[in-house]
Amino acid sequence: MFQFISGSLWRRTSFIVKGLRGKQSKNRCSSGLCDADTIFALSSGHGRCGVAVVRVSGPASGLVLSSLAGQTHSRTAPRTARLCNIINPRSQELLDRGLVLWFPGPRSFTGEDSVEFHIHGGLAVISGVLQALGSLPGVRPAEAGEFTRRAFHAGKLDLTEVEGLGDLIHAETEAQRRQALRQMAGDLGRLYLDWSQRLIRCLAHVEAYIDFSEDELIEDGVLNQVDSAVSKLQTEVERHLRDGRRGERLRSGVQVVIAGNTNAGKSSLLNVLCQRPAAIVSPVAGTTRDVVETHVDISGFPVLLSDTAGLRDTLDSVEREGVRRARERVEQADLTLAVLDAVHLPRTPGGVPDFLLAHLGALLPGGEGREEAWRRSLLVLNKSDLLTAEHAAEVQSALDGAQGLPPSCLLSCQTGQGLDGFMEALEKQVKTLCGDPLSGAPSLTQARHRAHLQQCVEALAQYHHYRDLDLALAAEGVRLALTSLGRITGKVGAEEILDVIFRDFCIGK
Ligand SMILES: Nc1nc2c(ncn2[C@@H]2O[C@H](COP(=O)(O)OP(=O)(O)OP(=O)(O)O)[C@@H](O)[C@H]2O)c(=O)[nH]1
Ligand SMILES: [K+]
Ligand SMILES: [Mg+2]
Repeated sequence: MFQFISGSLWRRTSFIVKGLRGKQSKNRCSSGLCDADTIFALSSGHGRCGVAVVRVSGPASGLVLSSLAGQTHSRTAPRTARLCNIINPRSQELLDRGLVLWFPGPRSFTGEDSVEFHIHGGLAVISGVLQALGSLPGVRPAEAGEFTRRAFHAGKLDLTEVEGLGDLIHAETEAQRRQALRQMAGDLGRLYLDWSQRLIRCLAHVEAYIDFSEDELIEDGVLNQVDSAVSKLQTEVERHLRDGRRGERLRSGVQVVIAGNTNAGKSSLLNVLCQRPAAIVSPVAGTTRDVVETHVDISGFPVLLSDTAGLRDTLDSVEREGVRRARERVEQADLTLAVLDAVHLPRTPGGVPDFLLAHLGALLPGGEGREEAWRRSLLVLNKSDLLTAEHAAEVQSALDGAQGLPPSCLLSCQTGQGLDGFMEALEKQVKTLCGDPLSGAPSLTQARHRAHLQQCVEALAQYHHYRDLDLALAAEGVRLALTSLGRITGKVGAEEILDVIFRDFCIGK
């Protein structure tokens, strides 16, 4: 019976595998570069520096080691720094004295034989070593990202880890670094891999059912198990997608927009937050017209802060365009800082909440996104220094007791009064928008992930749709879902389907 099943399964599953393998090999050739070349590059930053690192990877790395450092690779201790004379192999001229490390494959970053030179960072030293490397046969300068591409092809990193590495290099804030490090360590890849493995099992079971249910070689409950496994996975992917774009936002920065009436002190607030005179401040209403953008780090989270034109009706066509842009920014913002001049607040404390509600209603978008926009806003009542102490206290207690208002801060950009409380409220909002990169399930960080995951969910819906109509089309849905997940990690597991089929159906039965 084993013979019969395995022969027949092979016929059917070889089709599954072919489809998947085709995609994989296309990925491999897309680079158009030859892995037989040995590549080199300056891996540390460009320009004069204390120490520069030159990396070499590929089959001629052993030749590089002997030609430039006079070391025989078979007699060189792997992964150990050694001080050597570095010479030009053509002229035998001494180029530098530096550290040389030998990383025999497969235990190297790229999986290939590799060498690292840690040399003095003078421009002439660097160019001397690079020229010497380029003069060796089969050795050429690396293309952008080629070391990482080789690591990917060697199976050292999946695509999410490659992206994590890229993000780590570009991380500018603490939270970005944490998220990138976690992704580079494979947390996100493992989550998708787990989902893929569950889908492979589902697919194997459906395929086996299609082939053998007529011969009654498969128990009836198999499809019901697949149904619930697919539904469970669908729920998990959907939940992962509904993360409020936290991971993507942390990666690219939270869009915070400062908006409000003219002369409320919006540009003053921008300057306080970025601690430099980035925007022009003046008593002239309508000073800011274009959107002024600046990057700030709010307790480890990246924020793109935009100052906008004051909102008012005007006949000036340039200012009108500024107002239009301001409104557009507010529509797209992750968070709006709604600034107003506290001097304009009503003198009766009871009227303050209604006044603020009306003010926000005019500023924030209405319609469907209204509730979300209100949740993502912070009221800033500026120029508290111009209120009497008594009035300020009345306003504050009106704010404390108000219902249905977003967090509201009474402050003065001029004296700094109330700024600490405002910073706390701002940090809290930004943290909520980005999430904690270290806790809970890892966040998807790229629009690419989102697109593939959405395709995955749609494909799983196809399974349910065709389940009772045409099982072959239902299976195709699972296959498509698997391919979508495989596109995220760059791996479309094919051999594994066979493994599962033989493990679950043949050997045990
Ligand atoms: N007393 C006092 N004056 C302030 C404060 N903040 C800003 N101002 C003044 O208010 C005026 C307007 O400030 P801006 O920052 O230019 O206001 P804006 O909202 O950017 O104005 P527009 O760009 O014209 O819409 C300037 O004269 C500032 O010095 C504050 O906290 N207290
Ligand atoms: K102004
Ligand atoms: Mg301004």
